[in-house]
Amino acid sequence: MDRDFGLGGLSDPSFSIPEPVPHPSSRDNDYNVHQLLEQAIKNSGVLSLQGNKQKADIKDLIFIEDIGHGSCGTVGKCSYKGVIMAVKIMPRTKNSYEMSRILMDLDVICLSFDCPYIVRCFGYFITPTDVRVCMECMATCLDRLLIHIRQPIPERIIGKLSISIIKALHYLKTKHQIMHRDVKPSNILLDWSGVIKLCDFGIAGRLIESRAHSKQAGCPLYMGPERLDPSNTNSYDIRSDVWSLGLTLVELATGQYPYAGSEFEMLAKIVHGEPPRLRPGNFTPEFCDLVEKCLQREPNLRPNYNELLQHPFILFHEQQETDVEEWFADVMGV
Ligand SMILES: Nc1ncnc2c1ncn2[C@@H]1O[C@H](COP(=O)(O)OP(=O)(O)OP(=O)(O)O)[C@@H](O)[C@H]1O
Repeated sequence: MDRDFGLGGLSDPSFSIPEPVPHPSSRDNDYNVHQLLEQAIKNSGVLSLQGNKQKADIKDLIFIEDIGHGSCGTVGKCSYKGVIMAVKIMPRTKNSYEMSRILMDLDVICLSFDCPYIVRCFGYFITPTDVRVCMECMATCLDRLLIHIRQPIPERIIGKLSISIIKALHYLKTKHQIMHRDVKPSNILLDWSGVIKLCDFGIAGRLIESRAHSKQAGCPLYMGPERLDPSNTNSYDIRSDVWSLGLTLVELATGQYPYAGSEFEMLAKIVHGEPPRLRPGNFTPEFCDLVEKCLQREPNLRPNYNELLQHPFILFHEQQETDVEEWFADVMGV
């Protein structure tokens, strides 16, 4: 796959690296990470703002406030010459697994500059100590939103949200042969105009013949049973992300994560128990059906993205003029 790191065209288009082998030795992995870092450094310090690519000075990035913390770093609201952005700061590390997560996140967000359903990247800085990714600043992620509003998200809003997330995942699969592998409410962002986008690609996986082969970590509570079952040594495909999407939709529609108990108990229920369902009386049959199809224990029975995009729930909500912006302002009390 061509590595861009250049927001659509800054880097040498002839540059490409070989597909990583499924089980690289750690020396090979260190070598790949080093090569990727060298390539990324070439486009460090260039921001693409209002259609113009410009050399930027990191000193002009003014910190405003903290947004949040993740396992790879922290996100802060910053201003660059008056443009507000969310800057994700990830410390550089000698650990090649951690570093490959940082580079994967950077790579996917740069590659996806032409997808309206993926959070936009303005550019990045690689300093001797950290990597700073400058992104459009969204209002909140969906797990925080649920905590804030203390009520489920209405089905008509979930309809619009589902369309954006399925299109984002479909784009990654068809355009870049990538699966996300960490679909969950905290990786879905909403802005004040009601636009919904996918973010956080640190553990995204490259697909080889449509399948992912490495066992990268993700959030186990949203993983499909096939990824959790230790007896399953097979590779898996985008249908694992379809499970995570189904679980995410149940959580948004009911206001709570569908499994209870200790983490061990919840994981055991995912692997061995009946998958969650929406209660028919509370939701339309189309929504219940979509969730049921996503949450099939057998991955091959789950729909792919083309099938999801043709599902009656999705087709219906594509026709609707739902004002997500108004709903969001309303629940946030602004
Ligand atoms: N572009 C953005 N605009 C606004 N908030 C953002 C943006 N990107 C990330 N955030 C928020 O910053 C916080 C930290 O995000 P980050 O992606 O580092 O970690 P996470 O997804 O919460 O956790 P983990 O990486 O461990 O899964 C989250 O609350 C996330 O919603």
